[in-house]
Amino acid sequence: MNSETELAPAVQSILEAARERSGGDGVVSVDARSLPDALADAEAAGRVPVIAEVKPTSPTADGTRDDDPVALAQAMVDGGAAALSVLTEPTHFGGSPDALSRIREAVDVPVLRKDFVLDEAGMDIVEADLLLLIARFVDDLEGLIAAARERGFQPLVEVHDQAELETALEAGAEIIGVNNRDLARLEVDLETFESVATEVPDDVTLIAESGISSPADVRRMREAGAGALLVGSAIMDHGAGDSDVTGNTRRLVDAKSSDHDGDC
Ligand SMILES: O=C(O)c1ccccc1NCC(=O)[C@H](O)[C@H](O)COP(=O)(O)O
Repeated sequence: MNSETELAPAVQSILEAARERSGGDGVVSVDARSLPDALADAEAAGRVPVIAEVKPTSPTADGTRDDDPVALAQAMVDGGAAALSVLTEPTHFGGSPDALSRIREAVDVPVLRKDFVLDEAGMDIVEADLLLLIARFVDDLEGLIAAARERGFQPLVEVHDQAELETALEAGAEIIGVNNRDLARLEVDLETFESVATEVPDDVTLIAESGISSPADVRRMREAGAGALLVGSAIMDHGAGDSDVTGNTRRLVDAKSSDHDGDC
């Protein structure tokens, strides 16, 4: 792991909380729904593959959404989401493993567990189709990818720059997310994806993460090579508790055509 002094205080606090949480009781075994298949199905149906994120709050959110997470997830699927991402981190994101379990039972799309998993024990908390591993935060990425696959998870390895991308590829990652949010200042810059994506081999499932808020952003990330977009804040709309999650999702899913934009 790189020096933690380069991380925003909120991220240092997230990591401390992750280290203090204990692992599960046994070893999880999952029969996972395929993310590549779900993304291909969305493409075939003319939808932009969007992974919509159930994220009650976050260190950069304007507020908290207290709605039932299952209702939010169903609203995202109704809006055309190809897959879901569910924050299970409780302290900084308002998530829970229980919410993920209930969501996964209620929908039939693949569900990513978005959390700060640092070791094998941290994997055995809850079943999910995909498990996030953040390249910067783990010491033995190759070992953790293998451990995740042994449990049936599809590991999604998150990177932020070329060096982390190289680490992910050497470790055998097949699904890679490039996070546009830098973990030092928590600022988003879509150029991050554009610069890292150029070095990603074609056989990798490539996901653009964070800071995607408009149909124009969707098209920009797709033109830069994104096979899917992972979107939280723009769909959850934390500032407006009763906002239309289905409509927010559909607006991005339909972004192939500029007819729906209003903001190109
Ligand atoms: O979202 C945050 O504020 C945040 C802060 C510190 C570490 C991680 C954080 N987010 C995790 C994520 O990866 C995002 O939730 C995800 O990529 C969606 O991003 P967005 O569409 O910008 O909400």
